[in-house]
Amino acid sequence: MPEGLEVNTCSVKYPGVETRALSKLSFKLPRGSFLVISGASGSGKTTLLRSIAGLVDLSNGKITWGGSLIQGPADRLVPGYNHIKLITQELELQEKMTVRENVRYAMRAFSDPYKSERVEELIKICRLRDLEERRPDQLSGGQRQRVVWAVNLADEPELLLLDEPFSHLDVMLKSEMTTVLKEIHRELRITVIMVTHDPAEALSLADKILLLRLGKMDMLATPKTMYNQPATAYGAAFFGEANIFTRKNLESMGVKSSEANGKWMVRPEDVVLEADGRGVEATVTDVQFRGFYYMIHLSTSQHVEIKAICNRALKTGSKWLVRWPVSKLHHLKK
Ligand SMILES: Nc1ncnc2c1ncn2[C@@H]1O[C@H](COP(=O)(O)OP(=O)(O)OP(=O)(O)O)[C@@H](O)[C@H]1O
Repeated sequence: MPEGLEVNTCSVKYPGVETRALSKLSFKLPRGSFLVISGASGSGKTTLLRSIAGLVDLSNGKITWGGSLIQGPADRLVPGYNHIKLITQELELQEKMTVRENVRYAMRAFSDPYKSERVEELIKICRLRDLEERRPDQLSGGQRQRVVWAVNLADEPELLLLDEPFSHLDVMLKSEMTTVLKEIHRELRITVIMVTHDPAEALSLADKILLLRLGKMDMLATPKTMYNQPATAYGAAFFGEANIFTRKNLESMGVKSSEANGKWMVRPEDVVLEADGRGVEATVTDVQFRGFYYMIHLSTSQHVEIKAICNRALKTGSKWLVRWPVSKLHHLKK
């Protein structure tokens, strides 16, 4: 198996900006992976994606794909690489051509029989059947995006880079496009790296998630590990609602931990509320309807705020005993 992506102590500093957009970032990614780069606004997601595409000059470090160095614009006459496709939010197509012609046009270097076979395959995978004879201006946003995917996949790139591909789509369309993208990844066995700040997208699509914070790696892990065992409070809060406790908070509730420093996390779905039995007493301060569940906000006598998920509304002001399984109290480094 040829080597995949290797990002080695990469830093990026934009001219005239004091802080580095990326700082000593290192990680490896095997071919065929689906990596999601996530993080708060300004954490360096797009800079990293563009660096991998060879569109940003690194101030330090190096990036290789399949063992070959990816050079930035300063070292190449025409920046970028044919086998690495970056799709941004600008969905450019040949406006005078039909959908089918757009996909065929992107394959002009290939032989005719293969071209026809590949066009059919892409039309099927990208769910463009029945739209083949339309021109781009006759398509909806989601349809247009699927054509852009097909066009970019036409000449068999090895690495597909997507920058916030679903940001302008509604919830239902996002869900459909998520399925299509998973299918593309599975069927074409291509390496995909996608940027999103949407935790639901990251968790549902990725094999691995790279969480960035201020240009540095917060954590690189599978979605399940990222959600259940985040490294930091930033990671814990990024991927879902979380109760984050300090040592003082835990002590006030009579909860012990072997760790001396850091913080602790319990997800609201792991918090158990009971009328009697064991647990620390807390009063309901707010009840938020969330569709198929209620988010219950409680406060202990020592003013520790706790969130719990409940399948029914509880009365504001009512008192409950709060506890969680020991295994669900997760220690955070910071
Ligand atoms: N062309 C540029 N010139 C100067 N600074 C830039 C440039 N592009 C990005 N930056 C800065 O680099 C940092 C990282 O930006 P980047 O766009 O990579 O973050 P991001 O995580 O993709 O953000 P967002 O989610 O808001 O798109 C930010 O502080 C940003 O202001």
